[in-house]
Amino acid sequence: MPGGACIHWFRHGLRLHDNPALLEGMTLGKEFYPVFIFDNEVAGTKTSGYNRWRFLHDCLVDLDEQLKAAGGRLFVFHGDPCLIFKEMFLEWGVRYLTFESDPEPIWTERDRRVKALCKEMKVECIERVSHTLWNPDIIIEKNGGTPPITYSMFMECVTEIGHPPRPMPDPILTKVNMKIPSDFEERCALPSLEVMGVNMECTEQEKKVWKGGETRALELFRVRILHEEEAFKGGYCLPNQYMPDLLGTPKSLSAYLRFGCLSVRRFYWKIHDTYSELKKEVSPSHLTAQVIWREYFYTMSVGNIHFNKMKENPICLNIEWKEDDEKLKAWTDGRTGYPWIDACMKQLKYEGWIHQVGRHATACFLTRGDLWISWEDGLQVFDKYLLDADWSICAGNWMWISSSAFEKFLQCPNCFCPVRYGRRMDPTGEYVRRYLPVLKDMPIRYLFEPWKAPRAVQERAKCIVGKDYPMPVVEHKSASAANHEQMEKVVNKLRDTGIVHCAPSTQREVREFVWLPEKMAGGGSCRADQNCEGILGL
Ligand SMILES: Cc1cc2nc3c(=O)[nH]c(=O)nc-3n(C[C@H](O)[C@H](O)[C@H](O)COP(=O)(O)OP(=O)(O)OC[C@H]3O[C@@H](n4cnc5c(N)ncnc54)[C@H](O)[C@@H]3O)c2cc1C
Repeated sequence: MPGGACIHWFRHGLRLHDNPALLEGMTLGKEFYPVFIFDNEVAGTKTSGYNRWRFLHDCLVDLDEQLKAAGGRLFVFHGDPCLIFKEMFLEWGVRYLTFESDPEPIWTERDRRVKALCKEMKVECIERVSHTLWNPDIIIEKNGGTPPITYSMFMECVTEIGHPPRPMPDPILTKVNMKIPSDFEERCALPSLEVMGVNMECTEQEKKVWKGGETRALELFRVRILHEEEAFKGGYCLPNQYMPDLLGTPKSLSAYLRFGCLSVRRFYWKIHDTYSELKKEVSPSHLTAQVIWREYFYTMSVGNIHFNKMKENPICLNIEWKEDDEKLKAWTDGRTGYPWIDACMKQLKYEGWIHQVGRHATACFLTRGDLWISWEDGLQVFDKYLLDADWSICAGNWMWISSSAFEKFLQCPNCFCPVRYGRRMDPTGEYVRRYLPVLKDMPIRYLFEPWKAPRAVQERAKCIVGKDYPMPVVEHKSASAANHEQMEKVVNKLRDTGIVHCAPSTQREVREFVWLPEKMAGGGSCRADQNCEGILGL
C-alpha cells in the first residue's frame, strides 16, 4: 500500500455501497479518514428546513455507526473546506483526497478551490461520477458541446452512450486501516441538531415519517423492488406512478437518491435485472423512465448557474407573473380554501414529502393554474421543506409545470382543477381529512369544495367556512380562464420572437412526466394521445 493517508470527503453520496471514489480511497494511502464538513451550504443546508436537516443528520449518524462497527468513525468539521483541509492534510500526512462528483454548478467553485489547494499541497485529488447514471459531461459532449435542449435529444444521446455502468462491489471495511488519532477521540464528533441551532418549524414535525441513512435506504429499497416485481407480475410497471398511494407507508426513494444514501445505478440495474429474470426477456427502457428525468435535469443545469431563476436563465421563458404576498402566504401555509391543495401543503411542511400528483397540483395552482404567481416563489418553499429538494431537479420541475421551459410549444394551457383532481386522487377523502382535521366531519360530497356546503351541514361538521376554514382565495373557473388568456399571449409573443422552446416530444411523454395513470381512480380513462378531460380543463 502506498505511503501517506487518504481522506474521503463525503458531501452527497452518503453511502458505503457503490461508491467508486470511496472504494478507491480505501485502497490508497496507509490510513483512511472519512470526513464530512458543514460549511453552511453542503448538501443544500443553506436553504434547508428542519425535516431535511434531520434527514441529513440521520444519514451522518448512520454512516458514523457503520464506520464505528468496523473500527473507524466519521470525522465531522465545521467551516471552510479549504481551511480545514489545509490543516488536516499536514496533521494527518495526507497524500490523497477522494470524493464523489457533485454535478450541479453551485458546487463548482467550492470544488475548484479545493482542487487548487490539493495541487498546491501535492495531494492527489480523485473525483468519480456516481451521483448520476451517466457522466453529464459525456452526454453534453455527445450532443456537440451543449446540454440537449429537449428530452428526446437527451434520450438519443444516452441511447448512443449505452447503459450506465453497473454498481461497484461493496467495500470490505475490515481490510481498511481507519485510524482514530488519540487526540480525536472527543474532537470532530457529530453534534446534535439542537447544538447546531436547527429547530422544528411546527409541532407536527415531531412525528418522524422518514428516517434518513443508507441502512434505511437499503431496507426500503428491498421493499420497493418487491413492489416493482408485483407490478411486473401484474403486467404493468412504474407502480408508484400508476397506482398513486398517497397514504400508505413510504415507497418513495427520492430523498435517499437525493442524498446519495442509495446508489442510482443500483436502483436502475436492480429494476431492469428483476424484470429480465422474471420475464426472461430484455427489459424495456421505460421501466426506469423517472430516473431518466432526474438525469435530464442534472444535465440541463450543467454550466447554468441561473438554472433556478427566471431572469438570466437562457432556457426559461420570462413570464410576467403577479406579485401577491397574501396569496403566496395562503398557498405556503395551506390556507387557499381548496382542501386538496391545502392538505398537500400541510403534508409538505409536516413530513417533507408529497406524492408527485400533489406536487403537480400545488405547483400548477400557484403558477399558471390559479394564482399566476412565479414558480421561483414556489421553488423557494419546496426547496425549504422537501426532503428530496435538489437544486436542479426541483427547479426543472417547477419550470416545466409553470410552462416556463421543457413544454411542448406551451400546448398544455389547460390546468388541473383543484376540486376534481382532489376527488380523483383521494376518492375516500382520507388524505384530506388526515392533513386537515378541521374538515374531518365534512361529508365527502362537500369535502373538496366545502364553501358549497349548506350552513346546516357546516354546523354539523363543526366547520364554518370563512371562520374555521378559509373561503377560496380565488374562484377557480374565472382565475384559470384569465390565466389561460395570459398564456395565449405568452405563446403569441413567443411565435413573434421565434424563440425555440425546450419541449418534450410527444403527448405520451407529457403524460408520463405528469404521472397521469391510464385509468384514473374513480372512473374516466386517460389515453396517451388524449387530453385528460376528467381532471384537466376549466
Ligand atoms: C414541482 C415539483 C418539484 C419537484 N422537486 C423534486 C426534487 O427536488 N427532487 C426530486 O427528486 N424530485 C422532485 N420532483 C419529482 C417527483 O415528484 C419526485 O421525484 C417523486 O415524487 C419521487 O417519488 P418516487 O421516489 O416514488 O419516484 P419514482 O417513480 O420511484 O422515481 C424514481 C426516482 O426518479 C426520480 N424522479 C421521479 N420523477 C421525477 C421527475 N419528475 N423529475 C426528476 N426526477 C424524477 C426521483 O429521484 C425518484 O426517486 C418534483 C416534482 C414537481 C412536480
